[in-house]
Amino acid sequence: MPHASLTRDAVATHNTPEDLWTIIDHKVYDVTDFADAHPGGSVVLEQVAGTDATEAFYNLHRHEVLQKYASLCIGTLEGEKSEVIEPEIGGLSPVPYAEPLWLRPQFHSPYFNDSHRALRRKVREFVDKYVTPEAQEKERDGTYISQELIDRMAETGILGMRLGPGKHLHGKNLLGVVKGEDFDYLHDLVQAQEFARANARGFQDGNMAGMMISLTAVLQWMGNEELKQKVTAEVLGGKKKMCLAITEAFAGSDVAGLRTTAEKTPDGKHYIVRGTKKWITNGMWCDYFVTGCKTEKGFSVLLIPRQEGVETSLIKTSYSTAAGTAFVEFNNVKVPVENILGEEDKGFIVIMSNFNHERFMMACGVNRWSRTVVEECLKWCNQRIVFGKKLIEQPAIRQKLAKMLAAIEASQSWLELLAHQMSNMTYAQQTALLGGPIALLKTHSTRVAHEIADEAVNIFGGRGLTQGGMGRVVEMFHRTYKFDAILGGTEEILGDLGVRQAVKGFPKSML
Ligand code: HEM
Repeated sequence: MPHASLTRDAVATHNTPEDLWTIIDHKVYDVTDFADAHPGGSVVLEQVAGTDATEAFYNLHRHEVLQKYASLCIGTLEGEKSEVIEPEIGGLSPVPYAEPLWLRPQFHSPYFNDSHRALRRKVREFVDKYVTPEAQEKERDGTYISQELIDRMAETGILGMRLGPGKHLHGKNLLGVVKGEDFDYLHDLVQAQEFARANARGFQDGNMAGMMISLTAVLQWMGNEELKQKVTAEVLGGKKKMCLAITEAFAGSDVAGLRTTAEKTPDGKHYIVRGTKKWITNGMWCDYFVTGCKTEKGFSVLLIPRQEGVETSLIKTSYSTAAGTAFVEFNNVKVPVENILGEEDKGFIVIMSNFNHERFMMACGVNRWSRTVVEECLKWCNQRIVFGKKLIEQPAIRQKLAKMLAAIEASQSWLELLAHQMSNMTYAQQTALLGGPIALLKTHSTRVAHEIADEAVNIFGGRGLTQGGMGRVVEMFHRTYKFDAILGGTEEILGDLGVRQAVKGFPKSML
């Protein structure tokens, strides 16, 4: 921390490689010993020795670099004050459009109330403090989520919140601000969007995404109440982990083409499961697999505990291995018949009923992440100086920003409107009426992400292709936004679903 009060004249005398001081944002940094280790080299630092390098610094670095290297700061300038805004834990961004409109103090919302605002604050504090630092580290080194973070999410009820509203939250006081009974789909949207702010797409899935899309099926469809309670307590308590195992090398979205079989033993007490699954998010470390299998007359879903005959191997994808994406083999795995979800041969409805929430969550995440990328672009354009002026002073750049801003505002508005519908419909109504609109929303959101990723890389130039430094958020977004366009149903499948559901609603007569 700064401890001396210095004058600009005094700083100017420290202007040699052996005695190298520089000024950034009214603070003085002694970079003599750091210069050789500086990733940008020692020459550039020597060029600014003894002078104010604020503009040059912010032209090339994120503010977080200064926070990381705070120990190099030896003093502040006499009578001067820092101008850079330090982000506050849990605080809102001051950048225009960086927050969805309902969070901007001057604006109003027909949907969100004080409890949504309170939850937003609490979840953001949690994410800023505990999730983002771990997410960034794990995204880089590819290792899996820590038990410590899982325990924290279990203790605070966050794990339960991630499944969406429901009885599993009743009787809980979520983060001390929302009663479990009052938790609705707008709260759900809030938690999903806040978690996406950790800006680590692989880790985002590594952070219990498998549980989010599989435990919901157990809660809704497991007939054996005792087993359901046991498994739910284990998973929401952070003791065991669960994932959804549907897709195969043979069939992705084409569930009818799956080849994993579950044959009943002659005594009718067990199924013997044989087959493979591919792209199973979190599969590497899961204790339970909610698995789609072919049964005698159709398709069934089984809860398979990890045991002898279950093998998992890592699949490397374009995001971090922190997601634990696995190839899974079931080699004659014996599963008790009570582990079935729903009825035998009628598993299609189990899988389908799970999809609305999964796709809604994905739309929440990708819209929030797209907005973060727009914020990165706004900050960069306002800070980066080329051809003697700020990027934002170039009309061509302003056109790009306009397109991005309009797209993300529209997409978020539609998302909030559908969250409002979900909060005001029974589960049966949601299934009947919202499958199509949610499918179209997800497809639209990932098309928006596609446009934003494309423009953002052009705005950031080489940095948009560089992992690390100023462009790292943009680079990751461009590399990984496709996960949202493929997982949970591809854009083509979902677009088709949206139209087919609309056609069903057509009156029989000619119009
Ligand atoms: C306390 C002072 C400074 C610290 C702690 C620092 C630290 C860093 C770090 C960590 C990077 C790696 C990229 C990143 O994480 O953003 C970097 C890159 C760089 N720095 Fe610095 N830096 C300082 C001052 C400066 C100044 C004053 C200049 C120029 C006058 C400069 C020029 C560069 C350049 C050219 C790069 C490479 C950037 C790129 O490839 O985009 N640095 N610096």
